[in-house]
Amino acid sequence: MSIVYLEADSLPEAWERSLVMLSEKGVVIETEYNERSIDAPAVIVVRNPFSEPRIHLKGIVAGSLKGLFEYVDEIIHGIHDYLVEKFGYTYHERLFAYRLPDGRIVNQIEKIVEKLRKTPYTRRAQAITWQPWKDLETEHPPCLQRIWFRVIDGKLVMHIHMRSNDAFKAAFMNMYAFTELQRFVANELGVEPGRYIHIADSYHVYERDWKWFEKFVEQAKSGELKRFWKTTEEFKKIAKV
Ligand SMILES: O=c1ccn([C@H]2C[C@H](O)[C@@H](COP(=O)(O)O)O2)c(=O)[nH]1
Repeated sequence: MSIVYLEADSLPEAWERSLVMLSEKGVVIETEYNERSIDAPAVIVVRNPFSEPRIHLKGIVAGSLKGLFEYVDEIIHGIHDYLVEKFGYTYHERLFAYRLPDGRIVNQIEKIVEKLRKTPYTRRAQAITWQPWKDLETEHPPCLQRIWFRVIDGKLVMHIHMRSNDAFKAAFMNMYAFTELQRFVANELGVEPGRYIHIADSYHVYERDWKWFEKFVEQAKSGELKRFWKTTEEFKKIAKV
């Protein structure tokens, strides 16, 4: 079986190359949404997730470009936690306020910071999102499953595991926001963020996007998409933030 595996220096490079590789390695698999997908497992290593340019304009699939920063605020500061009742979860709620069936609440990120402060090389600094007593039944269970941290050579590395990831329409924003969480935890610890590893059991592109996907891959191969790689400063100007 073929898997998408790559090491890249920056986020836009990693995301772009992951799509090219998915087009080569992926196989056609049915989905639960009455359409097919191209799909493969993926392991994407980003050596310097904060190197600039850090943003790929083609990866921002929100109502507006500003949506990228709102998504970061959703994950780190919980600006959409009021929607948990309606939608079942937010990543912020599961990571920072994981609710047990008896009503107790665990701030997994706070515990992780305490653990890493004491023992930077621990293998136990992880947080989960899955709540089997409800996620096995709900309509929209979380895609991010687990995050794992460790301080290596004075830098905070982060591994994230997703059961399912829309490679074309969500993966870049996921990677961007998760690395912001990496930076947040690194700041709490007073260390620099190090490498980032993005692991997806199913990294896929839906049939409705195949036409764009094919064009994207062609342009990526010819280097044409590099003009969509933007530094954070350039992006802020374009997005009028
Ligand atoms: O943070 C997220 C949340 C959702 N999805 C995508 C992955 C799937 O395409 C879809 C969820 O569908 P299921 O895997 O639950 O069927 O949403 C992501 O890529 N990232």
